[in-house]
Amino acid sequence: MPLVAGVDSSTQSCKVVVRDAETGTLVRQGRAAHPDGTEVDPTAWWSALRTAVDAAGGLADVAAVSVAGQQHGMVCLDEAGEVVRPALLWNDTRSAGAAAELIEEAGAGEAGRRFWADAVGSVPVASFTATKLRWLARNEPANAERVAAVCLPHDWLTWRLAGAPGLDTLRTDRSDASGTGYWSPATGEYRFDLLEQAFGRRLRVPTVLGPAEAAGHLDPAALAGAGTSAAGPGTAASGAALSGAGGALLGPGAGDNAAAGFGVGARLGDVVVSIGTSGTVFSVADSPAADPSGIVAGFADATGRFLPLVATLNAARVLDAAAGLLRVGLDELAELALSASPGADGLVMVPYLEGERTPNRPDATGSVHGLTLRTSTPAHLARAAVEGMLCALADGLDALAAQGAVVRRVILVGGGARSAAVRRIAPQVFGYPVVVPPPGEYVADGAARQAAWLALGGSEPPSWTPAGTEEYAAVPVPAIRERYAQARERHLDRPAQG
Ligand SMILES: Nc1ncnc2c1ncn2[C@@H]1O[C@H](COP(=O)(O)OP(=O)(O)O)[C@@H](O)[C@H]1O
Ligand SMILES: O=C(CO)[C@@H](O)[C@H](O)COP(=O)(O)O
Repeated sequence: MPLVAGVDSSTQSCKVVVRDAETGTLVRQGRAAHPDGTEVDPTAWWSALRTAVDAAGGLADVAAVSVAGQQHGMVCLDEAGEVVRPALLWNDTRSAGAAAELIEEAGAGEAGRRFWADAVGSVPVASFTATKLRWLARNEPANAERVAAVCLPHDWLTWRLAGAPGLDTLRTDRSDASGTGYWSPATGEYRFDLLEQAFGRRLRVPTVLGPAEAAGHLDPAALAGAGTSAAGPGTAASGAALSGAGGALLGPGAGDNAAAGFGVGARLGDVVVSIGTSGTVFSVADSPAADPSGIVAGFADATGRFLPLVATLNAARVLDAAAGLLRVGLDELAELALSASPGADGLVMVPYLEGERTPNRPDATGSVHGLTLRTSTPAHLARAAVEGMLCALADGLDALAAQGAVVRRVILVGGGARSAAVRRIAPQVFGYPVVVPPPGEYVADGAARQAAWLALGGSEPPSWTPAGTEEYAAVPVPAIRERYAQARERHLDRPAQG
């Protein structure tokens, strides 16, 4: 049985799974932490990937590897293939002004937003790579001057696995290209004019591969630490991808949300809600989305189709923060939340702890409304944190449905789905039955399934079905969302130096 590997280089950690290509059976796995912060030196992701690969028993026996990763992050490389500055991540809001400028340049108000939605499927917010390039050009001209190529976290890791054989061999896939702001899911082509508008000049960008197209071969020396450190990225010394003489096939990879959708096998009528560092709500669609309100991003998926998606900046870490405030662990937080009644007797948490992207409020802070003597308890606060985070995602569910998504059930994934409170309260807030696959790494699994498709060949990917899903149903409680809708309009912005 051939083995394949999938990598999830996400915001908080790197996870590697090794699975049987034909059956999908998990053979071994590993993980390693990423540093905190909204700008990160990509070499930290490379170290974490190597540690996670080691923990997963290495890749010497796998036939193919694919890397999925956090979307949007700006990795800038110089002519020699060296990283120019730490990557600005999807949750870094410093380019919010640049996003507003880019929209304004395309037309006032609705016209500007409509232009971007039509051109690249999404209206830029600070998360999108194009806005980060504009920020770099305006704020760090010396760094900007050195940039020869721009790519995304998963593109860069795939390239390093290939031995970093030169900027012309950078590869990406449709799903991650669709989060840049300069590639159109509808036409499948780069919009170099928009890249140039954002940055002021043209840059080299990765070639966009189809769902089961190989990005080259794994350079065994890259993981052994010989080739890349001795020769350095961008040199010709370690060129397995070019020669085809290396180890396992490298898949095109994917953005982490597209990989999760592929990993759980989402079908028409399924909406996936992922509660990781980001909260995302998305479905698989046959045609591209173009929402001029900017709420739904019109991404591409990992199978050749499309992935309309709503993303929030505040998800699992809202629970981490609430647990920290209450000085309890995450399991105790869930118990506390479930011990309070639905609606927390009117206590509402608006969870804009990192500012927010949807709605677009990069400078907002979180708030708690409805404090009374009765609601001033740990249980009420725990419940309000879970409900507030879920209400923000439920708004995303509405937006997706308004764009034509069919919603029959919600598939809940991500670290936050491990919370018993999230699983049980979600159907009350969403108003749909919620299916929770067994705890697992669905982004890494999606990448592994892509690698299996590559290794086995054929026009369709192998069908791996997660066994043992649990279904949660509950009577919807609309009052939770009604009160949240009042509260979310009332928040303070960050103090000037916040
Ligand atoms: N039992 C749990 N209850 C609530 N949150 C959890 C639980 N287990 C993990 N998490 C949270 O999940 C998050 C990590 O989820 P993950 O999907 O791996 O994130 P990312 O992909 O963004 O790195 C962390 O913030 C962690 O606290
Ligand atoms: O910005 C988005 C989607 O547009 C985020 O979903 C990132 O892709 C980060 O994902 P996680 O690390 O939270 O899984």
